[in-house]
Amino acid sequence: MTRPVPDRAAIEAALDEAYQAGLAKCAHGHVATYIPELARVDPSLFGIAVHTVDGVTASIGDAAHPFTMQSVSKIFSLSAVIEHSGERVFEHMSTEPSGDAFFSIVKLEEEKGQPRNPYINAGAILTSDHLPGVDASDKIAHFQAFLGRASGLEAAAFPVNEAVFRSEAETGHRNRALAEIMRHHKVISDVEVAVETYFRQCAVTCTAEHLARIAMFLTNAGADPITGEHIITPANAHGVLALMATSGMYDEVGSHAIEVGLPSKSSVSGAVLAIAPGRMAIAGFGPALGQKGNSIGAMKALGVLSKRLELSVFR
Ligand SMILES: NC(=O)CC[C@H](N)C(=O)O
Repeated sequence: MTRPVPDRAAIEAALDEAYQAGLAKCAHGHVATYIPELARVDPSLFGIAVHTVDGVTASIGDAAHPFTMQSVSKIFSLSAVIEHSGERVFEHMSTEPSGDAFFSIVKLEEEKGQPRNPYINAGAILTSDHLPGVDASDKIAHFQAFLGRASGLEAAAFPVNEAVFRSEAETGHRNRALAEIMRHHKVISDVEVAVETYFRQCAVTCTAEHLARIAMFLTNAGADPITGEHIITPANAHGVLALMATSGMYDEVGSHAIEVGLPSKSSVSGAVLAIAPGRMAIAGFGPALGQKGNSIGAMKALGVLSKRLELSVFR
């Protein structure tokens, strides 16, 4: 049975309730500090943006506040890579949940440099390395062009925050270690290119409103429902979403599935993007994180929205 797309009045009422519930949670979280520049972000920021397949947009709170994409970028780099070169990136990567923290090195070592999935750091570094281009600046230009095409905005709307890039480049020793293990197993060829691309991709700036707009192609089998433009194939969109459902929230993926029931992707900068196929994209942003590194405000708000608007894919 196809379910109707909620109208503006229903969305706005639900957003109001979700915002209040999410905001109350933010006080219990902490901003990420392991990337020094992220430690400077205001933990009380909180906003939500919704974009429906009918073109209805609604937002509340700090939905136009810029933040760096961090791990939410991983779904778009994967989309760009598989659209450009098909399944090649999966020759040395599986599609299973890791059950470990996003930065963990343990399974990568045990599994001979083959990342578990493209949404943990190891898999995302490998995916960034597969972006077309000879160096990091070519690869990032391709990534930004993809965001521009998906969102209908200029690629220039998604600049790299150089301070955040440098901060992570100077302190991201564990990510370098992941890349070195993959280099040892000949899964990537150039550690510097791979990690610079990955750090720059994570430092690309957007807002919750932009994020919901960019992700519209994932609500509609790979085509932008607003313009009709082909962004990625239906099979590729299916894969990106399936991996979000199984690995998008790290080791909180199970409780998030129960609470929210939507394929989602989080980031340490506080974004959580959720896709209700055929209906809408929802982007929450709240840099106060819970123990597993996911935004506690955004997760709570998504739970309220999902219940109020009956969005869960498991219903
Ligand atoms: N979960 C995240 O958002 C992690 C991204 C961050 N750039 C890192 O590699 O650690």
